[in-house]
Amino acid sequence: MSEDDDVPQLLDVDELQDGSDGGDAYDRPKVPMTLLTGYLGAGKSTLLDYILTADHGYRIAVCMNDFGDTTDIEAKSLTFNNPDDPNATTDTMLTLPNGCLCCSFKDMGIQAIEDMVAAQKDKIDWVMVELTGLADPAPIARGFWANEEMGDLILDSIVCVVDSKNFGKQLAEDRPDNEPNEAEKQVACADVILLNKTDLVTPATLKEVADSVADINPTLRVFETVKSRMPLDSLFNLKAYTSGAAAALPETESCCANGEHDHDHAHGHRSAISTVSIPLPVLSASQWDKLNGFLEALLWDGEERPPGLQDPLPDVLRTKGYARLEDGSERVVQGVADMFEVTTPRGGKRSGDPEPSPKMVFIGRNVDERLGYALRSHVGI
Ligand SMILES: Nc1nc2c(ncn2[C@@H]2O[C@H](COP(=O)(O)OP(=O)(O)OP(=O)(O)O)[C@@H](O)[C@H]2O)c(=O)[nH]1
Repeated sequence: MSEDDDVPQLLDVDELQDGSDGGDAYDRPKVPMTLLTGYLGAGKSTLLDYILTADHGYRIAVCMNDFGDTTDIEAKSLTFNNPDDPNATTDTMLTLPNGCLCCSFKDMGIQAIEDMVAAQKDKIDWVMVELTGLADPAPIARGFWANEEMGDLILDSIVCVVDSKNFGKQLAEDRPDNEPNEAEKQVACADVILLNKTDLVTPATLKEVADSVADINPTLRVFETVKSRMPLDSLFNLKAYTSGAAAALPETESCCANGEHDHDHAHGHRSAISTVSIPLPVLSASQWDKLNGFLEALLWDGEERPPGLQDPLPDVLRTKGYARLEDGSERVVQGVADMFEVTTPRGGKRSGDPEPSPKMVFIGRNVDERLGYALRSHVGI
């Protein structure tokens, strides 16, 4: 971890909102980006193949990537033919008939993607970044997010493709000290899940997989797919990291942590990751301040211990929240790992989304009912 990583960051973007006017599309001059994650062979390239050839009206730049600790995985490229030169490889930008761009750069880092977007901005409506099968999306999302105010990109959502046939096995891969494995981390961080390869499993197995996924992350939008075919309009403008995200919070008001239920789904595996959903009453200004202080102590990796919590301390991978204040204003909290941001929605929810009820949702390791007690008692609710 570098020194820079030690500096906790609170992005106060109250005044830097998505500018949504209640419609679904972004209207600020940033290029929205989707991170595509999923275990080896789940169907990520199959989804990109579909996106790059479908008729959706977006000029999408697809970036193949190789972040971090996956050097043992061969970089691969999409197999699209350049209409002008069928023998050309996709090592550089390739323009496809439907206006999409394919840039298959090996080892393309965050900065390289930013640079590519800056240079091609007038040609791109959307960026899709495919992460390698063993990548943990959280630090990557965090990297983009931290850069968001300066760069040309805005993170829209993380989409995870799950191989329904092999998910049970992937979940069961143990890591030392009950650490979450890659499959769990990918599901925990995602906003949308494709339960793919449903043609290869029985309805009973599919139900087991769906239950396991919901145990790890109940905040997901789930699609059951064959060959990663999903309604593409459900892939864009999700605003999972901006104010429109509040409606995606689960409506369950109870704690749903491993400590309370038997979570031994998907071939007997007990997930290292769990979720708590803590309902919030309407908060006074001082209660809201206390909630903020609690989040800082909980999420930032500093000296301060989260009030009221003993070891093992929660290791939160994802935070989502929606609060209403006595003055009638609202707040949306979004967090990935140790970074969180608070936004003030201005009526920008997706059309058709339900009205969210105020709550805080935490997803991570050692996340259980203790967190609910500690938060409630610190905030005084
Ligand atoms: N039967 C079946 N096969 C599928 C489905 N989706 C994808 N596949 C096949 O599964 C294999 C892996 O799919 P990819 O799209 O390459 O998977 P990936 O996630 O990009 O794989 P990595 O890049 O290696 O992590 C390919 O042979 C696909 O044709 C599906 O729904 N059903």
